[in-house]
Amino acid sequence: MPDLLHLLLGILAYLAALLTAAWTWRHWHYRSYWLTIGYTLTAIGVRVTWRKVALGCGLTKKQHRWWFTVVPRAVVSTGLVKVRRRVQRVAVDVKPWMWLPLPTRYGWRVTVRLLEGQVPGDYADAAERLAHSWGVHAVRVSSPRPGRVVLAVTIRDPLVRLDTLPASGELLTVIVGKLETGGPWVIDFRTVPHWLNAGATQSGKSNLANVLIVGLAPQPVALVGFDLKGGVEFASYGPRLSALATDRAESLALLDDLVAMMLDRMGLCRAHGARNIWQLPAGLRPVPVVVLVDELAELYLMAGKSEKDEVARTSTALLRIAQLGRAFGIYLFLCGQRIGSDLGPGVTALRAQCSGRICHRVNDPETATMTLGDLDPAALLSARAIPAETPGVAIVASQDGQWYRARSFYVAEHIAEHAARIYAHLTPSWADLTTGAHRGEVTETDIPVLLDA
Ligand SMILES: Nc1ncnc2c1ncn2[C@@H]1O[C@H](COP(=O)(O)OP(=O)(O)OP(=O)(O)O)[C@@H](O)[C@H]1O
Repeated sequence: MPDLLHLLLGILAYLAALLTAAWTWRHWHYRSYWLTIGYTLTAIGVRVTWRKVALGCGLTKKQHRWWFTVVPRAVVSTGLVKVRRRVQRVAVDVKPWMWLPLPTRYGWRVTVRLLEGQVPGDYADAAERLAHSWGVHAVRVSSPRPGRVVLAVTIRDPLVRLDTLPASGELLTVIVGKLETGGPWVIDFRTVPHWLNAGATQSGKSNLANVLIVGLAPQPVALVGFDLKGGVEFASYGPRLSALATDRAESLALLDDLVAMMLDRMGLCRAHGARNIWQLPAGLRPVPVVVLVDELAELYLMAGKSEKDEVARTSTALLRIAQLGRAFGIYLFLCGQRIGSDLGPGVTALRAQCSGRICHRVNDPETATMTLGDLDPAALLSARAIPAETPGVAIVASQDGQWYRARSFYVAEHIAEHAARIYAHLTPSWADLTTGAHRGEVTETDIPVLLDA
């Protein structure tokens, strides 16, 4: 008897030591723990419980199968089936075929073969139920090819804590944050020239503009600001801005200059048989211009009829830049709390030209719909579910046609101000820009070492 007691105590001590070692490993180096022990246990658990989970989430289908039994009243997945003959056709709940889950940085992903009559939307609808059944942060559904869906599972929200802003190293490209997949969130103006950045107050819009300023400041580009909050947001970045407008009248004059600059560049391209400034000989290529607009709605609001003409001119100029700017190196980044059609037809047309969409936390569903357009309804739900405690989190419509939850790196104002000061010598003067004196100063390999904020 004492031997048995010793044996039991020995086993218990051994198990306790194993659990402590696993716990320590998990806390010491989560990634290696996850890729070995964590993932293996999860993969086994997911495969073993898949029938139950699929049934609970409404992803199974009733199918008739021949069923063989030697036991009357045999139990099948649907419950008790009375079997009079040994082989009988019975209705069973068939689960979708699941491949082996593969580990990812923040969880795992698995491919599932759709059952007859199922569409990827059925899995998107069940995504929240799947997340709760598996006890994970989120399940995202994509369909890389017909008949298959990939369920990408994130165990914990990777956007709760972010590292620092890394350098992108490419012209007009800034890594502004992290996607929920763990990949970088990249704003590349040469691929997506114009962006809408919407969100309620304190949702992180200005922080994203700060990230862009820090990322673009060391690059051979001109930055232009429209700060309709009277300059409180962008005035301190003045050293790195080639021009700044802080009210409606200044904005109109600056927009007229930008349109004139665009027409000048158009003439230059035509004269050299180029379709855009990037096809011009290196010695003639003008400096790209990134236009940052804060509080876009202010440009469209009318206090009375007297402002109608001014608003119409502003709207036309912005729209022309949005329509033609890409080829001539003029890019827009438009921020606002609401970018809705209630501001007039000009805004609707402008919105249609902006293929880059960023929707921070919003107060009303219309703003999410207006910003993200007719993207997957799950994206709109996700935008409305962004909590106030995580400023900087946004839904991003990406270049690959997908949408992602993402979070910008936190860049305090003083860091952006510092970047604007130390790269002030790279600021082209507005007079030189409008007369074309800076031509030939941009080559793609000409980016100084980027600021590591
Ligand atoms: N990515 C982020 N990570 C952590 N904190 C952030 C992030 N983005 C913003 N914040 C915090 O949220 C606060 C509000 O951000 P921000 O000023 O960018 O919001 P906003 O949408 O521009 O608000 P407003 O419209 O009132 O100017 C910031 O002071 C900052 O502390």
